[in-house]
Amino acid sequence: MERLILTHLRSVVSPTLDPLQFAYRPNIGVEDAVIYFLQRTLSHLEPAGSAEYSWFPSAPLGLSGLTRCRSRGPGCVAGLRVFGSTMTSGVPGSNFLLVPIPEYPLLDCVPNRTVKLVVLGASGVGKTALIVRFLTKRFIGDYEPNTGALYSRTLDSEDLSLQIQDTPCVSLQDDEGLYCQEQINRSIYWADGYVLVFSITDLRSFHTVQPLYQHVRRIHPTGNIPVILVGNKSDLLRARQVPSHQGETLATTLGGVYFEASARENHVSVHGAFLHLCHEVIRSFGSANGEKRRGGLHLARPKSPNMQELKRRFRQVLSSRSKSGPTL
Ligand SMILES: Nc1nc2c(ncn2[C@@H]2O[C@H](COP(=O)(O)OP(=O)(O)OP(=O)(O)O)[C@@H](O)[C@H]2O)c(=O)[nH]1
Repeated sequence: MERLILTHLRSVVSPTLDPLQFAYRPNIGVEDAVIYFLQRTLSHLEPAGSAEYSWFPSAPLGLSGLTRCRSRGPGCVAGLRVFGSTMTSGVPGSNFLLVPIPEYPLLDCVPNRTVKLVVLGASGVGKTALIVRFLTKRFIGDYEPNTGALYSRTLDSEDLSLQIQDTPCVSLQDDEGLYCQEQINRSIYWADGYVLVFSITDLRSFHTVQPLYQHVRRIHPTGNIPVILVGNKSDLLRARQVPSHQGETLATTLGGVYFEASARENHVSVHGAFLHLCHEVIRSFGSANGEKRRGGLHLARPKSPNMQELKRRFRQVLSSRSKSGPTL
């Protein structure tokens, strides 16, 4: 067991780190690393074909998540939907794009009219306030630091079904660059469009935007990324640290449009920003090809890997092994 676990940990951590320090590597959470080696170990123990797995694409990130999938169907190989290559023995090699199999019937979604947005930015810039303002037209002063709520709405006027993922904050760390929880990476992969938020009163939050966009780019290395840049808290003009023209210049660099908004005071600007991004996403559905969101393929929001289920399978396989004799 130790040999198996260490072998797999070594492949996960940087060579300069002790394998048991994998948790300190940016973008790889403890849970991901543990799930990874448990799954790999299980793949040695369980009889071939007895389990089905679904990978979130791991190429840009090292690894992003692994979950058991429920159904087989066209396009699935051992429960995996595989694009661009084949796989052997359930072990992914290089150049794969493996995506989670939808956990709800495709018919539930109207092709190309379901838009999934993720709102990203530094701490306290007003991500939650903007979403709540957009969806309810209200501003509520007190928000808990959020852990990532998903909001769903239909926009009848636009004939759209909308999902908006709020996210925990990202932060710039002096020596290690951007710190971004694994949960955020999954949301970035899942989304069709990106709302990058900073506060006009917080220069550091502005400096987070460019690395954040590069991070999104690493997860979606090809194709058009529908994005808007929102400079929030425009009601606090006296505390302004980021001039409008800098926001505009940065948005142009990212290939998006800049909106200055106040979740506190103005519904119209917030509404206009979100609606613009929805239209960009719909446009991208029509123009792009080959990527995950193209051609009406709908991805389920990635679920957290189920540790209980893994433990259950582990106990099951170990007890059947001990009954049948051979040990590791
Ligand atoms: N003056 C002003 N305050 C705002 C505005 N938007 C949000 N706030 C306040 O800023 C604080 C943070 O807002 P949140 O919406 O929680 O910010 P967040 O980005 O979701 O924060 P995290 O959950 O920490 O990532 C709250 O006290 C809000 O009331 C705005 O447009 N103007």
